[in-house]
Amino acid sequence: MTTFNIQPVNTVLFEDIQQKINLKTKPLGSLGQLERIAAQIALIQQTLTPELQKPHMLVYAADHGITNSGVSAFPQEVTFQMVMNFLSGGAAINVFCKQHGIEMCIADAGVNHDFPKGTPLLDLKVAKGTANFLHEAAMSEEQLQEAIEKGADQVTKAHQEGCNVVGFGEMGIGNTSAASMLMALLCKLPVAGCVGRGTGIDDPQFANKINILEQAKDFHKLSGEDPWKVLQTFGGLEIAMICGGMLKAAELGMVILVDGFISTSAFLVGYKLYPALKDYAVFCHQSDESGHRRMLEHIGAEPILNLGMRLGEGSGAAVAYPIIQSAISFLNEMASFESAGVSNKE
Ligand SMILES: Cc1cc2ncn([C@H]3O[C@H](COP(=O)(O)O)[C@@H](O)[C@H]3O)c2cc1C
Ligand SMILES: O=C(O)c1cccnc1
Repeated sequence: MTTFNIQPVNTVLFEDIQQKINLKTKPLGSLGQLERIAAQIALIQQTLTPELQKPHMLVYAADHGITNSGVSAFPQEVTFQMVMNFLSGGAAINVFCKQHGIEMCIADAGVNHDFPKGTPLLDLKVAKGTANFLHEAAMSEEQLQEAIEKGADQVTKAHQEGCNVVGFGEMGIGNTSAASMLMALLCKLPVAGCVGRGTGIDDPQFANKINILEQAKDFHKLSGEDPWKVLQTFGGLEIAMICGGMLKAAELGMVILVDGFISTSAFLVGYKLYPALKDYAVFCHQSDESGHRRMLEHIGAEPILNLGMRLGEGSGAAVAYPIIQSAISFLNEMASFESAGVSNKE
């Protein structure tokens, strides 16, 4: 499997950054989490004057064989239908990216649909969806490798265009099931504690989803010690591309915007392999998908927002973006006690 060169961020500058923050015209610590975010990004960029350049939101769509087992409230074709919606600008992520000046790219990672020639969609298709992991591994090792590399390459391209901050979104009916399995195996938690209602399944469907996912866990008998194997077994192709993209972004010293339950499950795989990945990640929100809070706790992540959102697509990351911009702006633009002639605390 591809290897990544991910260095923990060098913290030598930390005291200088903290000093700069503390000398701003405000009581110590009064900008709360903005101070933590500013310091993190300054460290990632190794500068006292960090900048966010050409933000990108890379959205990957793929289908999941597990949808045949009745785990979602929506049919599989909604994946491709939503891709068409992304392309015509009508989805939540389009609206938020437009609002905040984030360049959105939509890629077919593995949708079970033949898009007509000329569809303005980045074609990264690895397969027409994954296999049903209730009976077999979601993907082959080769498919996983291809997805990781394609995700990594897309981030390299964005970086070459001058992007230094990248968010990841996904669309894939059934992908909360894949993410729940990654969580159960990699966090070593009982499946039931990792399963939520996704697109909004009712009580009997929820009981079925837990039952199906428990059966899948029993069938594969994985220990969870090999994160690549866990990802290969439970998928999906969009999650694998996000994972490859996040790892490459960290290698390139970029800021990673982590979205909700699915996006964090991709992060989790990368994090288990390369713990330094966390240094580069800003956790944008806590999704309402039950399980996300515990997943974030397992990582030791502090999410910026908690708005009861549970959509995916990268929407939580896009909505949090202006807050991250505020963190950078105060660090660069606020006066210090000295420059403004304001008396500091005795
Ligand atoms: C119209 C629509 C738009 C979406 N945008 C994101 N998702 C989200 O819901 C899906 C996961 O939930 P589950 O595992 O229950 O299928 C993913 O596609 C995710 O991106 C959507 C779902 C729907 C129906
Ligand atoms: O938090 C998410 O990413 C999420 C939650 C529910 C459905 N789709 C995505």
